[in-house]
Amino acid sequence: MKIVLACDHGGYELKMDIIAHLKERGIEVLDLGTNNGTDSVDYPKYGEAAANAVVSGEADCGIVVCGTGIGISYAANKVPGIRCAVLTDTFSARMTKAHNNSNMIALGGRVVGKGLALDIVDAYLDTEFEGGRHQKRIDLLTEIEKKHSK
Ligand SMILES: O=C(CO)[C@H](O)[C@H](O)[C@H](O)COP(=O)(O)O
Repeated sequence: MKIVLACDHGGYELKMDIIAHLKERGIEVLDLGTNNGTDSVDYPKYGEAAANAVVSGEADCGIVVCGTGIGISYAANKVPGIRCAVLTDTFSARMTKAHNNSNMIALGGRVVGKGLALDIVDAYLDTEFEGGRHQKRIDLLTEIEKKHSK
């Protein structure tokens, strides 16, 4: 499995904690920046870059981090085919894979601490999509996407 990560300055520290954790788990990581927490950068381009890596198949899924997780999730979700959930708890982390088959998650470096964030990442990665009735609902989401991308 290969996971793409990206962040803005507000998410840099947490992104590096997540990368270290993923490497400990033996997971291959693609880090698309930003590369420090001091220079102010714009989250949309980092969210889009990570999303591109997921939809192209370069990465299996993505984790993006900004101050709140919100702005960078918006950017990722603008890319057709992306389902990116902002997460602050482990129940939602499991559900967003089991029911929504999210292919990206977003975290807030100014919202969740390292311990909770790593639990959220593990809960997301260790849960399987359940399919069935949930696939039908994802297909409906894809239809909305197609309808509005003309
Ligand atoms: O949280 C964010 C977007 O949802 C980003 O981290 C932004 O950078 C944040 O909104 C503004 O942060 P700044 O450090 O004051 O530029």
